[in-house]
Amino acid sequence: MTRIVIIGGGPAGYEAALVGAAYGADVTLVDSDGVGGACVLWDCVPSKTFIASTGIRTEVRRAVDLGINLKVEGALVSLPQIHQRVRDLAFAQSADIRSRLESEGVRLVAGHGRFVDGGVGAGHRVQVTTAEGGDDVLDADVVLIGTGASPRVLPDAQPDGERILTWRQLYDLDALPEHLVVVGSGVTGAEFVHAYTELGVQVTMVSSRDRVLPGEDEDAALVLEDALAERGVTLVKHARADSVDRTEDGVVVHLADGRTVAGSHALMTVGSVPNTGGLGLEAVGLDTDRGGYLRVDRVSRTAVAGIYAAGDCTGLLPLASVAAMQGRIAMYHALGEGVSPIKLKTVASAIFTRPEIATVGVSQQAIDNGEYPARTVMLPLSTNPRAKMSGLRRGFVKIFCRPATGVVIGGVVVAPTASELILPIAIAVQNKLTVDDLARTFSVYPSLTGSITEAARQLVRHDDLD
Ligand SMILES: Cc1cc2nc3c(=O)[nH]c(=O)nc-3n(C[C@H](O)[C@H](O)[C@H](O)COP(=O)(O)OP(=O)(O)OC[C@H]3O[C@@H](n4cnc5c(N)ncnc54)[C@H](O)[C@@H]3O)c2cc1C
Ligand SMILES: NC(=O)c1ccc[n+]([C@@H]2O[C@H](COP(=O)([O-])OP(=O)(O)OC[C@H]3O[C@@H](n4cnc5c(N)ncnc54)[C@H](O)[C@@H]3O)[C@@H](O)[C@H]2O)c1
Repeated sequence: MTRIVIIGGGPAGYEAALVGAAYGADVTLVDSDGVGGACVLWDCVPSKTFIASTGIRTEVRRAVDLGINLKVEGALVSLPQIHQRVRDLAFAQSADIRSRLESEGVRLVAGHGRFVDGGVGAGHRVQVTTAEGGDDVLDADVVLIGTGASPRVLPDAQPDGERILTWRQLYDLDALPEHLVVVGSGVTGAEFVHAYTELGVQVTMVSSRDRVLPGEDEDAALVLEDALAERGVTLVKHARADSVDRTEDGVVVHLADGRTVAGSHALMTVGSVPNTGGLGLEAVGLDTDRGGYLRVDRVSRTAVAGIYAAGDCTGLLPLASVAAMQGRIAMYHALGEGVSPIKLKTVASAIFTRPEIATVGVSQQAIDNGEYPARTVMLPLSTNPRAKMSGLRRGFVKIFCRPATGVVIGGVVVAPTASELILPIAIAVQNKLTVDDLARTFSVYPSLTGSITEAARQLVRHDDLD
């Protein structure tokens, strides 16, 4: 029986463990902080749960426009209750994953894993140190590293859990900040700017670039920027934070160009660093790259035989869905099952702001740069009957297809439920469907998905003119 040791219990680790167990391997999962990983306990699940609460205020804010006399000022925020809900849900999900793993026969070990010398033959040895200081050594034929990443800390902006915060410390606040300065305008920053604004907090966003979400679809980012500006968010552009100081009753963010931004609290969302230190990689001759990431191929192999890596510690694409897929692929490969290498061009992802921004496949930027020949269409939701009925003023659907064949290669949806609406485009991209296939699919009338089939029809009509 193949002995598999997995270090890290996030989506990469626990999904891999389930595959390993399903294929009859002897699987041990080692995790230092809790099954489900940072994804479930600190990052993805808590932030989305928090945003679910703030979304209620979003709906109330829109009620008056739809003839319901609810005032957002009357929708008071019970922060301790929101935070407790976040914690309860995260722990409950962690417990669900734990019992699923146990019922599938995975052995769970709580502790910190690291490689030590002395694997037998082609095998490896992992030493586990428990919180109490006990040690155990596990022999393995295959090891998967899925240790994730942690918030990046600027040397002169040390989080104190009170005023200078990482996103993992937010749920310990007793009261809402009066004025939150969010440093970093990536996905994490944008989601929290959105959430706190919806809770009625004054928010200033410090962006090192000329816009929010520099890595995302520009049209989508501009829609979000407009929506945030309307809700009173101040965006400080071309602003790189050097340091953050505590003052008597708040914080001051010092920018590299000499400007300062004052607030009551600072939330640092300046990226993450991989958890690859302290793993004993030298014992197995494994190196990391300059950023500390483990380099893997498309079936999650590292440079050392029998050692695989998956998820945020590889820096491939830091998403829970990608981590899980990398983990599963690693196990299929290690156990000699048929496996398809990971394809990042079909990954769907969403940013949980209001409106949400969801993307899949090839980006508009890659098309504009000439990397992919494509025909594109962008259809504003303002023409969609369902959007009008719901009082939606913003949003659009974009579809990109191959010029000659009409095969769908990407798309973007900006809408309140874009994370759900992206699926038909993702199915088209994954299965190489054409715009004609999409156009001939019945969508419900009236529905926002009607804009997806309509956008496809516009590309088909263009086909006739070629
Ligand atoms: C604020 C935020 C929101 C996000 N929202 C989303 C989202 O909506 N959708 C999405 O797809 N992605 C989201 N992500 C990204 C997602 O959380 C990560 O891609 C995902 O957590 C990666 O999973 P992982 O298994 O690689 O690692 P993790 O989830 O980080 O789990 C790794 C685990 O390994 C443990 N560990 C580390 N070192 C050791 C060791 N030596 N021994 C034992 N255990 C160890 C860690 O403590 C942790 O428990 C978000 C990220 C952030 C920061
Ligand atoms: N909804 C989701 O799926 C979701 C949510 C959050 C994060 N994530 C994943 O996590 C990844 C990382 O996102 P992130 O936003 O945490 O990190 P990021 O690295 O994408 O963004 C950090 C931003 O901070 C800026 N920055 C860095 N140093 C700075 C400084 N000193 N001053 C001002 N700005 C500075 C960077 O230029 C960058 O724009 C995402 O790409 C995504 O894959 C996903």
